[in-house]
Amino acid sequence: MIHVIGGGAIGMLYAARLASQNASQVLLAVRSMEQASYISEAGIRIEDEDAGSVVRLSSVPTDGAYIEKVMEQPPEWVLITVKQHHIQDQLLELFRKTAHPNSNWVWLQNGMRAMDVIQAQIPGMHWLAVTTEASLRLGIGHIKYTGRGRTSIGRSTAPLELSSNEKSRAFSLIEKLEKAGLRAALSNNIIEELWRKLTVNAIINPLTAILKIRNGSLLESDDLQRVMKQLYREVTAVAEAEYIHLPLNLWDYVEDVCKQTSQNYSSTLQDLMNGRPTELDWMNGFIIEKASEHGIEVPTHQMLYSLVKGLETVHTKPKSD
Ligand SMILES: NC(=O)C1=CN([C@@H]2O[C@H](COP(=O)(O)OP(=O)(O)OC[C@H]3O[C@@H](n4cnc5c(N)ncnc54)[C@H](OP(=O)(O)O)[C@@H]3O)[C@@H](O)[C@H]2O)C=CC1
Ligand SMILES: CC(C)(CO)C(=O)C(=O)O
Repeated sequence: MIHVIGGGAIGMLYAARLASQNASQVLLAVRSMEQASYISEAGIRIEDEDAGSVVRLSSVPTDGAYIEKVMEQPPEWVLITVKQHHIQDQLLELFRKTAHPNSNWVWLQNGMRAMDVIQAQIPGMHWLAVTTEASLRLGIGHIKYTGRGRTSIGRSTAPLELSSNEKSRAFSLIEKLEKAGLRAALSNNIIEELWRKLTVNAIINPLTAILKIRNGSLLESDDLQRVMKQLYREVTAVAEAEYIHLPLNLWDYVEDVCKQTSQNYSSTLQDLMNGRPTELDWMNGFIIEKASEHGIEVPTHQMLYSLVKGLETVHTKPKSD
């Protein structure tokens, strides 16, 4: 049994894809009763490049109803697809209550946080994932699959060699994802992959959010490229201090992502435009925290972080008039 926690863009994509292979083995746990009832009755509609389809599956809210489902049949896999700021006491308490020693927890967020405390509190095996899949939520049971990507899964203890038990567990999920049409692979160094994605996000996301431009526009100006390169130098210095070996051509990858997602509005810009909190605390905020531990100056990250957090406050502030 696979449980997907969070009925957003990514959660609905994984749940619907997996359910298209074996609906009886997938449960989507969402925040509201309204969304759970809608999906259980009408399914999830996915708009693809050229067609649309509806996938039927079960959904419950993450409350007593979810706990009952876990009691009936504990899941082998729990894919956590909520945003970073959703991972807080209430949800962690639910995970503690429903945890089973044989469960596998897959954390699928963009950005970084120290996972040790969370993992120590929740029995089972914990996995980290990095995904380049792209999905947009159009309604409570409706998504657009905006870009085919790949999901890397690895143990947070990597780069230590995985045991044969760990490998066979990982391959059982990878096989299910691949059968469902989602490309997936086992990573022997997921922390390094997370730092690569972090580097991309910590450059593209704050700049596009402040300037209110699409990702591709970052490459149209030499001035913006200079700021991007400064952000790059700062983040790679922090990675080095953390003994993270980033590829030498990572700058090319940052440019590639700008090109490949040239028409996208970054998730941070979308969050601001919709008056939602951003994930910047776990992107540039994480880099600033690590830099400070090593006594490294990251003034450009600090400036952009403050500007985005300022915009976040202004955009999410309740209006009095
Ligand atoms: N979308 C994308 O293309 C990509 C996203 N990611 C990362 O994946 C993660 C998820 O992103 P995305 O799907 O876009 O985000 P969304 O905001 O679309 O989805 C998050 C979902 O989590 C739900 N949620 C929050 N708290 C709870 C709770 N206690 N119980 C149940 N559900 C809850 C929210 O419910 P509600 O709607 O009720 O608030 C929301 O539906 C993020 O870290 C993002 O950075 C990574 C790569 C690509
Ligand atoms: C890769 C990128 C920058 C695509 O928009 C992204 O991950 C995001 O917007 O959060």
